[in-house]
Amino acid sequence: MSDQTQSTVSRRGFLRAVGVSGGAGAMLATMGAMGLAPSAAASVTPAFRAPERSDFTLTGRSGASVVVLGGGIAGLTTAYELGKAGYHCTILEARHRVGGRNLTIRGGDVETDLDGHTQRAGFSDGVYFNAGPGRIAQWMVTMDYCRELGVPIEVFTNQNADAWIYNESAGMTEPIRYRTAKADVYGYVSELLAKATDQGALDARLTTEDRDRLLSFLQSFGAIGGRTSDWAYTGTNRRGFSAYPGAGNEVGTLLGTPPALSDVFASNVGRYFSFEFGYDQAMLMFQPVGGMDQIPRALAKAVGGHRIRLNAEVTGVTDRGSQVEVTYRQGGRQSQITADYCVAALPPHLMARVPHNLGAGVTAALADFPVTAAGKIGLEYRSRWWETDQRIYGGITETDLDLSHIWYPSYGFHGKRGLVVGYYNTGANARAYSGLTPEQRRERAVSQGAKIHGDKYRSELVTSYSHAWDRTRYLEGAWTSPRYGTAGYNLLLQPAGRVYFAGDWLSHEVAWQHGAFVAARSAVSSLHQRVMAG
Ligand SMILES: Cc1cc2nc3c(=O)[nH]c(=O)nc-3n(C[C@H](O)[C@H](O)[C@H](O)COP(=O)(O)OP(=O)(O)OC[C@H]3O[C@@H](n4cnc5c(N)ncnc54)[C@H](O)[C@@H]3O)c2cc1C
Ligand SMILES: NCCCCC(=O)C(=O)O
Repeated sequence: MSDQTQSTVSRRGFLRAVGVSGGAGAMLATMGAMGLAPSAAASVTPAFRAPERSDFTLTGRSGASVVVLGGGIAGLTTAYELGKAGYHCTILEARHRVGGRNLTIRGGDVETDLDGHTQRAGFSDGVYFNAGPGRIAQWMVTMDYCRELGVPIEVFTNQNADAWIYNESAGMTEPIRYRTAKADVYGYVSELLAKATDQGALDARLTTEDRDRLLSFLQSFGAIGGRTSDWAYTGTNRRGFSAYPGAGNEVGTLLGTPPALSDVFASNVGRYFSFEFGYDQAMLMFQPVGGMDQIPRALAKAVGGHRIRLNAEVTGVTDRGSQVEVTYRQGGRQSQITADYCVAALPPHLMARVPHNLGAGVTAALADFPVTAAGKIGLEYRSRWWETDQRIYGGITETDLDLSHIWYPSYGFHGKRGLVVGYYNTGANARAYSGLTPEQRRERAVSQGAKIHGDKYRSELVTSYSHAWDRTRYLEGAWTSPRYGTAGYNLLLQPAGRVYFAGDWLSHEVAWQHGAFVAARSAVSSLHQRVMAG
């Protein structure tokens, strides 16, 4: 599809109301930074706090024994940090590998879901699929653990001006590039605000100086004309080109004129602009080189393989007063382990089902974490057509289709093959896919994605693997929504006798490994303090 086509696309049949909150949000944020709010005039420079390392060490050593339930990030971190302080830890992990939701799929990996669908990933050497976590923000302690554990990292492209936006429900038949959508939305919002400002509509809010500064800001933010042209947005090269500038006298061909203001708003292309403003999603973002599971792998190595029992499903927890007894099933046999303390780092809704003697209040609290579904599919292609044909090097295409997001790889640029995440969806959209067979999921994802990418989306496809988190044994969901501040949530922040709890669900960063790391740090700190106090 040519970019020229896109400029006319958004003129056609757009049905929806405006979705400009992102563009307006960016503008208002910038206005704030300019000190446009009268009350902020004296404090335009935000307080600067130097970025901190966040290394963690327990002070003092102990030889106490601890059984850790679950070998996800929280369980591994618990054993790692306690191990550094001399504790003897044993991890019981029900799955055949550590990492829990941190799951990277490579060629040869086999997974069977709760519906009995078995998939053997057929990915080529060097191609991997992060079925769970894919990105890390710079401030997260996940970065500190990567450094401490020697896990190399690289930039994860979370936003790309050349990726697409596709809103089918707004009548789009062709996608539009982010850069074009932003130019038009920011341009028209700036025009409207400049006109209103210049006509005095904001006089009660703005001083004369404020007004002039705001108008000057809007001119550059939206690339709009000045007062003599009534602040009009008419489009500039920010929209992109259908033929980029070249040598000599080749000035390039601009991507047409912008659609009418009303059509731009009706296209709802601003719907997702605010994503990149999120404190947890703003660039730069990072990923471990070679797959997200480099993190649990490194943790497991540091803990020591002999301390980790795989295929060991915890079936009971009993606090005996001076010790904790844990029963588990491994290789068809029931076994038991006794330790001084226990840290339970299972998903709360699953821990709620494990028989224990910790009290009905604990069970009720554990069962009170609503669970979200999420799913992803990895599509391996024999060529990197999104780079060569569509000039997209990483980043995310946003859609209102049930596939939600399409991710392009942030590694292996210009390589022979590559893997596109063909859907990453949550809630009802995720459940719509998880109820299908893997073949049906692929067909649905490909037929939807081809609307944006054309024939190669199907013809270049080599193999796929899809993961439905709500249908994954020992996880049964992607993440939870804790009821912060309730008695139940607070109860689980405390030990139940000799049993402590950990997991991202006991943090304010649910659905981030950061949450699992800090919750584990909190549990081991509390346990260690008790041990040291004797
Ligand atoms: C689709 C998706 C996308 C995500 N994206 C990101 C992202 O981009 N960046 C990011 O940082 N985070 C992301 N996350 C969140 C991140 O994966 C989690 O926050 C983190 O991995 C949680 O770790 P945990 O140890 O708390 O829990 P889990 O990983 O759930 O670990 C629990 C462990 O308990 C085991 N278990 C369960 N039952 C038993 C039993 N009976 N006996 C023994 N073991 C048992 C499980 O097998 C599992 O290993 C994402 C998650 C998902 C699902
Ligand atoms: N707030 C939702 C977070 C979703 C999971 C996640 O951490 C991610 O996809 O970045």
